[in-house]
Amino acid sequence: MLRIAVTGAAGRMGKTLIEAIQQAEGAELTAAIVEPGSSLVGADAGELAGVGKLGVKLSGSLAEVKDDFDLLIDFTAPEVTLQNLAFCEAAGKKLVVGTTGLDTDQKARLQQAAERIALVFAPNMSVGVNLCFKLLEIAARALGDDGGYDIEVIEAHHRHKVDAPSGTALRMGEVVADALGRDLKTCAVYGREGQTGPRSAKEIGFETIRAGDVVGDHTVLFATEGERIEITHKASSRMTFAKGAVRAALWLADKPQGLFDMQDVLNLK
Ligand SMILES: NC(=O)C1=CN([C@@H]2O[C@H](COP(=O)(O)OP(=O)(O)OC[C@H]3O[C@@H](n4cnc5c(N)ncnc54)[C@H](OP(=O)(O)O)[C@@H]3O)[C@@H](O)[C@H]2O)C=CC1
Ligand SMILES: O=C(O)C1=N[C@H](C(=O)O)C[C@H](O)C1
Repeated sequence: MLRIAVTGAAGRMGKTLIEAIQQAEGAELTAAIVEPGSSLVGADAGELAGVGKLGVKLSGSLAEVKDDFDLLIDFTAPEVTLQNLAFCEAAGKKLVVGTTGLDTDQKARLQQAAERIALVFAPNMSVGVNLCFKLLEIAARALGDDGGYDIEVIEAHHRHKVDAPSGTALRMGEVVADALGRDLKTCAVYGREGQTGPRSAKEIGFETIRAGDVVGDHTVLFATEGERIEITHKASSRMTFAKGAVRAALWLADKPQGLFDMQDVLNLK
């Protein structure tokens, strides 16, 4: 039985992960961590997640539960994820990271840690979005770099989301740019305002909507004169991400080290 710990246990994803682990075969929740000093420390993780008592007390630090788990699932914030990464690297624990908004240096730290521990890092753990990555690669190659198609990535999320564009939207842009031989760093345009002039042919535009309780919508639009193609994914429950993260955890169980993503887990490479 894979013993899993969850950090950010009181967060939107943390609570959903507790529920998903409880439903999974071959995995059990053995530790759950909230912010140090939180009034929730000592409460039951299952009761917090609304799935009934699990007998797992919320802890204020990973060090306190060091011997209680084999793999950590972390959906928190970049700085917290990096602290948890250092802990897992030192303690030889496997790690599934869903946190988005990591900068280039932070991503390089994940790559470095993967020399010692096994990691899955993915901006979106849903099967549907990962299938969309594949479809986008096919679409971009078929339409071609000089095919006259303008490419825009449009995403919508709930009002609480703190990073933009979403990690998923950025990955969609990367997948398309890579397939077309473009460099996203130089061709991305984030939002538009004022006298922008006409659109350039090779830019990839990103538009962000933040509103209400939207779980996560992503569309990539390929538009030319006479037609538009849209590849869209809409998440209606966070359980789709949580189930994907638990699937990644179980897949990682026999991997000694290395950095993987959901394309590896789902055999989509
Ligand atoms: N890869 C994927 O499939 C998905 C990724 N995400 C990403 O996951 C991340 C979390 O999203 P979401 O759950 O909505 O965000 P929340 O803000 O609801 O949850 C983040 C949690 O981390 C906690 N936290 C902050 N600091 C610490 C700390 N030092 N120790 C322990 N816990 C801490 C927060 O506590 P507090 O509430 O006290 O601040 C909070 O409970 C985001 O980056 C989001 O983009 C989200 C969905 C899917
Ligand atoms: O913060 C969220 O909620 C989500 N974040 C991820 C992202 O930034 O891509 C994935 C999902 O869309 C939900």
